[in-house]
Parts: sequence; C-alpha cells; structure tokens
Amino acid sequence: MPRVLVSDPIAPEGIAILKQVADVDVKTGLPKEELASIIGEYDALAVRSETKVTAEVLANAHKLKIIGRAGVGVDNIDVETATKRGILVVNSPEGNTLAAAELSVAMLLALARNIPQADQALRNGEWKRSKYMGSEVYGKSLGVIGLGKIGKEVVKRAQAFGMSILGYDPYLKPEQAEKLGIRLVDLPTLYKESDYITVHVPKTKETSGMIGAEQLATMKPTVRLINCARGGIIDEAALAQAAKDGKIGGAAIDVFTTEPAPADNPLLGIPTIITTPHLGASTEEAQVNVAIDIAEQIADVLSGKPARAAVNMPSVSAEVLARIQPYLTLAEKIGSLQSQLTTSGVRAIEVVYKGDFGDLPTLHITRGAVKGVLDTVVPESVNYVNAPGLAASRGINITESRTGADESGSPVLTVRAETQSGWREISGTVFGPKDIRILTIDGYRVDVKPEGFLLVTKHTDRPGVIGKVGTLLGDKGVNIAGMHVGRESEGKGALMVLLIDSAIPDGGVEEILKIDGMENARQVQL
Ligand SMILES: NC(=O)c1ccc[n+]([C@@H]2O[C@H](COP(=O)([O-])OP(=O)(O)OC[C@H]3O[C@@H](n4cnc5c(N)ncnc54)[C@H](O)[C@@H]3O)[C@@H](O)[C@H]2O)c1
Ligand SMILES: O=C(O)CC[C@@H](O)C(=O)O
Repeated sequence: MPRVLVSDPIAPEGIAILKQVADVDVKTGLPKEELASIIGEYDALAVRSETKVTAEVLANAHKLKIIGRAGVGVDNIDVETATKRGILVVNSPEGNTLAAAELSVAMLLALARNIPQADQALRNGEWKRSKYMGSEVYGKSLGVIGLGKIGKEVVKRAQAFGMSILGYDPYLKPEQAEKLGIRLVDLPTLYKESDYITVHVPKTKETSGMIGAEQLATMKPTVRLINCARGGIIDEAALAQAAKDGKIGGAAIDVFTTEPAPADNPLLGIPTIITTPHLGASTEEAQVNVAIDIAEQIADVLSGKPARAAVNMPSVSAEVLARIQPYLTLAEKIGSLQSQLTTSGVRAIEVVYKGDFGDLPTLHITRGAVKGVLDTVVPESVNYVNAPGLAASRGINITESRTGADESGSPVLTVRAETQSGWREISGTVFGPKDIRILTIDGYRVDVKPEGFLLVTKHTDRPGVIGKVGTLLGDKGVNIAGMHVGRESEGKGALMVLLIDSAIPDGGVEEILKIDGMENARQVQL
C-alpha cells in the first residue's frame, strides 16, 4: 500500500477516500524539521495552508509523487521545486468559492452596521446605540477588483442587496460584464466612485500592494475596503495609516502578509478595521468539498490515472523535453514580452510555426507562450499544465497554426497577441542548439537575445532621439550593453531595443517618454 501523510486538518470525508487506497497518517502541526525528516517515507502529502512545503522539505521527498492542496492558493508549496523533482501538485480550484464569497459579503454587512464593534462594546457592558449607527448597502456602489470565480459570486449577492457594481478585471470582456450587470471601469474610476471596494485577485507581482497610500488618497473618505483574497494586496501599513487618520470609513481583512498575523501587525486593534484569521474557506461544506476533491485526485494519481486539477507540469520524456526546451524558453520569453509591452489585458493569443518544426509537440511550446503571457498577471503557480485552462477561464482564445518555411529556411516562432489596441506580433528563432533570438517586433527587424532588462521604444527616426535616450540612461548610471534599431524608412517610425545592465531607476522611463519624437517607451525584464 502507498503511504499518505495528511499534515493539516482536512475533513474526514477526504481521509476516508484516501484510506481506501493507502495507509494514511494524520500528523498535524509538525515542526518543519520533523516534516522534513519523515517526508521521505510517503508517496503523497495532503495539506491546507498551514504546512509550508519548502524546498528543504522537498529535498527529502524521495518517494513523493503528489501533493494535494485542500484549497485554491498553492503559495505555501514550492511548486517550482516540486515540478523540478517531478512531484505533481493538485488543488481544489472551486471547492471553497462560495465560502470565500459569503465571508466577503458577511464582511460587507459587518462593516455597514459596525457589528463586531457593537458586539464588543456590549460585552464590555456598554449600550451605545447612536455610536454604532450604520448605513444601508442598498443603493450604494461596490467596486469589485478581480471578477473570477469568487468575484462573480460576490457580485450576484451584492446585486441582490440593491447595490450597483463597478468592476475591474483586465480579462473580463465588455460583453461578459454587460451580461453580469457590471459597469466595467478603469481602476482610478473604481477607486474614486465606489462606496465599498473588495479585492478578489490572486497575489501576483502586479497585485501585491496594488492598493497603497496613493490609491487610498483618491477614494471617498467614507470608503470601506474588504480583502478576503491574499494578504498584502492592500498595503497593510498604508491601510492602517489611512484608517487611523480617518481618511477611509473602515476595512475588513481576512488575510495577512504574514500568517498567523503577528501581534504587531499594523491592522490589528484599529477601531474601524475588523479582522478574521483567514476564515474565507472555513465552512463545513467547503472543507468537505476541498477534502474530497484532493483525496480523489491523490487516489487517482496513486493508481496511475491523471489528476483533474494539476497546477504544475506533467512529466514529459527527457528526450522530448531536451528537444523542445529552447523553443519552450523562446515562446515563454516572447509571451512575457507581449504581456509586458501592453497596458491592457491580452484577449487572444495566436502562435504561428513557420518552417520545419519536425515532430516537435508544438502544443507544449504554445503552452509556453501562454504561460509567458499570463505569468505577470496570475499567481506564480501558472505553469505548462494550467496555462491553457487559466487563459480559457479568462476568455483568452488560443490558436496555433503552421505555415511553410520562409527564404531563410530556419523555423520561426511568432506569437501574436490581441489587446485593446489591436494585434501585436513578435517573432523569434533558435540558432544552433539553444541560441534564442527575437527577430521582429511589430514588423520591425531586430536581433535581440531575450535576457535581463530591455528598454523598448517607438520613436520618430530623426537625428538626436537615440542620443538623448543614451545620455539620459548614462546620467542615471544605467549601462547600455547592446542596441538594435529597426525602422520603416528614413524619417518615419523606428523601434529600438536597448539591452541594459540594470533596471532604470524610478521615473526614468517617464523622462524618456518626454523626449521630443518619443512615441512609446517600456522597460521589460526577461
Ligand atoms: N480567504 C480565503 O480563505 C480564500 C479562499 C479562497 C480563495 N481565496 C483567494 O481569493 C482570490 C480569488 O480567487 P478565485 O478563486 O476567484 O480566483 P480566480 O482565478 O477564479 O479569479 C481571479 C480573477 O482575478 C483577475 N485578475 C488577475 N490579475 C488581475 C489584476 N491585476 N487586476 C484585476 N483582476 C485581475 C483574473 O482575471 C481572474 O478573473 C485568490 O487570491 C485566492 O487565493 C481566499
Ligand atoms: O485552507 C484554508 O483554510 C485557506 C484556503 C484559501 O486561502 C485558499 O486559497 O483556498
């Protein structure tokens, strides 16, 4: 019998399923050293959010085939290391959606009617009815950032209360928003016009601290904010300060940057901020759902079947992986460049294979391009397995096509991405065994090794423009390691890619944008 370790409390319904196929040990609250010392004995591990499955733990996981996360977020699991070690990570993407949506709505009402504060006062022997005067949510506006599974459920419930909904999600199409009865707006409008704001985005580089002092300052002084998504999406120090200064009406927070939240967390103890200890998924129903969901997947995988909600890469034969690896890297880098060059969300991705790609499984390479596009907007767990599903759930259409070789004969990979402003096309190739190059951006010919920091500009091709960029970067101590310029024809449009040795200091790109003749400038990191 295989052996399964359950290291966080999961519902007995899940344990019963596991016991049908394995010897199950339930050992919760293990210190990390103990977990690392016993993990080598197990074929599968089931966790919630408390167990930290670190690289150190995984280093000893010699038999481990699968980690099941009873919940959505896999930020407590080092997925990259697990993938490298060939360990499948599965989760339960939908099992706790309603629980998290209902807690968010409970927070909304608690904020509107000061329920926790009034309860505490009464427990202290105070009968203060006028101090806890509330306000109706009927007729108020709710700004929802992130309209995925939980965000949509919150919208339905708030609409039933008679609230009007302002929504922001770069991946929601206007026609979908219309169907949901949501007014799709940009973030500044959402911040300015909402009476309540609730966040339901994953924690990514883009969403970490997305609401800070600057954004809070643009909101109504009565605004109430809710975070039942991930700690730190709303900057904790800035929120605490705004609440103390009376610049916001209040906040309700279920999740913290460090969990368990330490006693000195700035959000604790502020009268207008109510808090719960990461209870979003803590309902009997959700816990049964997520436990059954991951137990079934663990049982399937231990008996050789595929998992239905894998979050990392399936095993590809070493031989195939070695052959597709350079194209996979190229596709991912081009995808990432596409994503970083756009300010609005990508709506469609088309990967075109021109020339002889032989028997290479291009489907995998296409997944690399999709992963590259999504990487900066969805949680780190985006990988070759879940990238197409994540794209589909955001309404991003993915297509793949093959065409004949061009004159050069080398296989060329082109990733086309549709954004609000139309299609952008970036192509590249692999020279020799693994020398990857970007060959064209929007039709301009370049020859760029996609690595490190790049500055990409579009400007008018006339004397002085490039020189000014060079001088400005020099003044800021940024060394230029390489330069590629493609142009339409003399005096018309030009595209320049500068390879730079370090990031441009804050404000530098804005200064470049002010150079006469400069049309666009973006710094990217590949
Ligand atoms: N408190 C809890 O116990 C609890 C329980 C479940 C989920 N969660 C968290 O709730 C959040 C939402 O979960 P979900 O299941 O709805 O995820 P989801 O993937 O279904 O939805 C997330 C949405 O956010 C959007 N998005 C991504 N980047 C964005 C950005 N920069 N701006 C605006 N929108 C953006 C995506 O397009 C997507 O529609 C996650 O952070 C998840 O970890 C918390
Ligand atoms: O396990 C929990 O209680 C938290 C789960 C939740 O944050 C999730 O990401 O699914």
